[in-house]
Amino acid sequence: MDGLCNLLRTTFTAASCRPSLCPLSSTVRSLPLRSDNSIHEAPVNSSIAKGGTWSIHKFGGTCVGTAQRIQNIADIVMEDSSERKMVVVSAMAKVTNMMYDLIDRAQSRDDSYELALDAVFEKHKLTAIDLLDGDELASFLSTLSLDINNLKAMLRTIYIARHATESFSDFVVGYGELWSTQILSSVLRKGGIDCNWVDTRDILIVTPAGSNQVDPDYAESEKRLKNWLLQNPSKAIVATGFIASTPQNIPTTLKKDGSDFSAAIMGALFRAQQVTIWTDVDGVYSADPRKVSEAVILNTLSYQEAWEMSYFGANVLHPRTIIPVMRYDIPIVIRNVFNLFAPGTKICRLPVSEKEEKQKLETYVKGFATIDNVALVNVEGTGMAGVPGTASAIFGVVKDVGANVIMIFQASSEHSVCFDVPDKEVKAVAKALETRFGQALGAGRLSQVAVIPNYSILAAVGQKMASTPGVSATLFSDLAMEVLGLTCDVQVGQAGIGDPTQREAHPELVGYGHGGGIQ
Ligand SMILES: Nc1ncnc2c1ncn2[C@@H]1O[C@H](COP(=O)(O)OP(=O)(O)O)[C@@H](O)[C@H]1O
Ligand SMILES: N[C@@H](CC(=O)OP(=O)(O)O)C(=O)O
Repeated sequence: MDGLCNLLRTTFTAASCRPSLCPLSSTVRSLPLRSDNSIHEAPVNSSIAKGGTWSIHKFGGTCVGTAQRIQNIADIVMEDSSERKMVVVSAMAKVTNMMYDLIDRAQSRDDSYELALDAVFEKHKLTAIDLLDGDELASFLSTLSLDINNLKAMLRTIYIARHATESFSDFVVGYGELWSTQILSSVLRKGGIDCNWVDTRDILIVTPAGSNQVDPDYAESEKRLKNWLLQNPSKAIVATGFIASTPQNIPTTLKKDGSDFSAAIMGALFRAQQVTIWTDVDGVYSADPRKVSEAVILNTLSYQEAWEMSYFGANVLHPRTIIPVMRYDIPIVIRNVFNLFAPGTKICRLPVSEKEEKQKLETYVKGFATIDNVALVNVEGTGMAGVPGTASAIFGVVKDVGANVIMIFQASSEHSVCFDVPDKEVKAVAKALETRFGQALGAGRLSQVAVIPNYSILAAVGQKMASTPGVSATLFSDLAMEVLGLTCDVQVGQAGIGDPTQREAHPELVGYGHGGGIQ
């Protein structure tokens, strides 16, 4: 037990890559919200004033959930002393889900979609009335009314057709970001900030990449950004998160929770000095703070560690956020919009001081993350060994079903291939595998396609874990001493160990890793 506690605790006290951010005092609001200048100025190769002059701020739905919260973030933006800034904003909390729900209701011919649309209208109208007055209010309310009327017509069409295409749905849900950003930019203008508003569908071009993903077209987006800036010279821009266009100028989205990704892409396009992701917690915790009360804030994370944490369920950061900024070494800082004293978590290339830190085992586990509602599929049989194409056939079937494979393990004997898929997809996967391998199962070359539903993945994350002997031994000996029913399918990656674990056990497991033990 002690070993595991130490693995975590010593890491958490390291402060080698702390962001040089000053907290804003609640009484003295004039202390600068400086971004970190220590990162290099990236090469400037276009007419956009790039490099250290731009800071990107991203505010999630939680930060713009009410009128008071929008005022709060307007204050934060006004206090930021960066020379140039882009503020990327998500829809007000719950609005994206409300919009998807409108579509679902209309598709299923549920007349209540009209009342649900009224609720969306009221929410934004009341928020604007709380924050704005005069021409700004009149202008927003007139835009909102027009949009709602258009939405009524669109939803009626969906109702009649009983179907909405993906791009039509993307167009509908994107209104949430249009409204939140228009309200914020009006509040900023009211506060004396000369800011421009941009619908990022005019700038950000992405190509569908299958599996609910899109790939940014950086060259085209940069060209469009440059043109937009020429027509709208700006030092402060409020930009919609989440939404974008295809190369054919069809509205699309960066998919659920994609605003972090929007901010990171903008960071790369501007070669910004920093991307600050504002949310409702003090930074990245060593585990989900809603599940583990002992979780502690991580001062720093490498890009790889942050990616692993987010991939394995730490939804404070969208997994794709890391890639655009990593290209230019742009740091991401996660900060709490409700606690400006907290310096947050800085995500950057592993800092030199940490590299030079004593090579102690104890420093190698940064945190734990979990993915719930996972099923294990085990395809087993002596006839698999030495047969080329078995793995390809298995995963071809999974692909055809459209299921997402979260982790893969293969016994060194080639006797079994085991993988995780989301619980809700496992029935279809198992059925398709049994059909595809019916002959092999009948002949005994495959002994079974076994499914173990209702599991969670517990991932231990740390940059140097994979290359350090003894980390998994320590983890598993400590866990095994305390926890019953641990399924030891382990995958050691570049920065993490993933372990599918009985679902009921995982909160205790994660807590145990933090010295909580089993109560
Ligand atoms: N390891 C973690 N560190 C910090 N927060 C986490 C972690 N795992 C899960 N979370 C949850 O992520 C939430 C923030 O993400 P999200 O709700 O998407 O915010 P936003 O609306 O600001 O984008 C936090 O409130 C926290 O409960
Ligand atoms: N509003 C979108 C995009 C997003 O990223 O939102 P948030 O920052 O609140 O997670 C969504 O809910 O998916």
